[in-house]
Amino acid sequence: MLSIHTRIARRQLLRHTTHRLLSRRDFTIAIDGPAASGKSSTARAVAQELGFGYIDSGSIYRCATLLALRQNITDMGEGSASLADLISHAKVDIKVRPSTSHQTPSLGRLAVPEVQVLLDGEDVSREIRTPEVNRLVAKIASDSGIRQAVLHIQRKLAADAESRSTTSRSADANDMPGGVVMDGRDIGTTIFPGAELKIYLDASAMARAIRRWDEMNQMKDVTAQKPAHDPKASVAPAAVYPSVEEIARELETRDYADINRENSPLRIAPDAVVIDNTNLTFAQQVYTITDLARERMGLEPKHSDC
Ligand SMILES: Nc1ncnc2c1ncn2[C@@H]1O[C@H](COP(=O)(O)OP(=O)(O)O)[C@@H](O)[C@H]1O
Ligand SMILES: Nc1ccn([C@@H]2O[C@H](COP(=O)(O)OP(=O)(O)O)[C@@H](O)[C@H]2O)c(=O)n1
Repeated sequence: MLSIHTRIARRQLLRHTTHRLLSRRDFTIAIDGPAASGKSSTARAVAQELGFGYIDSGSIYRCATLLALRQNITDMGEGSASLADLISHAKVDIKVRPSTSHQTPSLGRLAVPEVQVLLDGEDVSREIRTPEVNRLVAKIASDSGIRQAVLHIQRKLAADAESRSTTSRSADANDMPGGVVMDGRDIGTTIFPGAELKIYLDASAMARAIRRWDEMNQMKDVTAQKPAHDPKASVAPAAVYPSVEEIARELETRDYADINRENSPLRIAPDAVVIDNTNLTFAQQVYTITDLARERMGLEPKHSDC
């Protein structure tokens, strides 16, 4: 005969387990849009706010491009199969470091987690954002073999991130499902067509070019501030940093290639919510998305006043 305490404890355990199983529903947020429209910074902040995992799908295409540059594969006719083979055997890791401080002053009161991209264990976070990679990445990403290889990496990273977000959830967040936020070009249309929330983020071409220019200049300042004994401290020559006009041209060329390619072009999914953030603050765009997500999860919105 079980004591009353044991029975109560068992009932509580059963209720807790049932609740956890029910709350293990996965919630996927897809954020697509043109270059420098704010996808990755927004996705990272949204993921942090909701306690979800985050995947930057562009960084996987950038890793494939870095491999292509290192192996001198620039002809997607002949090199396609060997590059697809290289990327599918490589280990791509996207590590998110939660942030409590404001790393980007222009983003105001919201903290944006830092992301580290590892390619076979090597930190390539900076190397995948060089002008050389920017120039080649859309060509590499237009190849169907490469896209197929990247798709497997994306889905695996998403499954890992989702399960981490569910198991690391604190007790008071038990009413929230686990989830993942992924940003890119075809997340809502091809990778996760069943995503619970799809966002198409856009901004004017000039706003995007100026933001990217600011970002590059901030990076230049950070590099310049590094102590002299740091082997990575060497400041790149000024010529490496393009003007706003050059950045605008590069973004336009890349967007044109992404919109007009045959495989998984950049499109607005019919069920996506379009957000033009040209005149929005960063907090406004993040809270619009987290409130939409909360609503669809059956929870109270938190920031309807901002
Ligand atoms: N609403 C906004 N106002 C001002 N700057 C923004 C806003 N949203 C994003 N940014 C900044 O724009 C730059 C490009 O954003 P990012 O997230 O890298 O874009 P994407 O991932 O689409 O290329 C970043 O420096 C980011 O901090
Ligand atoms: N889901 C995705 C993500 C990126 N890409 C490709 O990868 C490139 C780099 O993506 P990114 O998201 O890092 O680019 P930014 O918007 O950050 O400049 C894009 O221009 C696309 O060519 C893609 O084809 N599909």
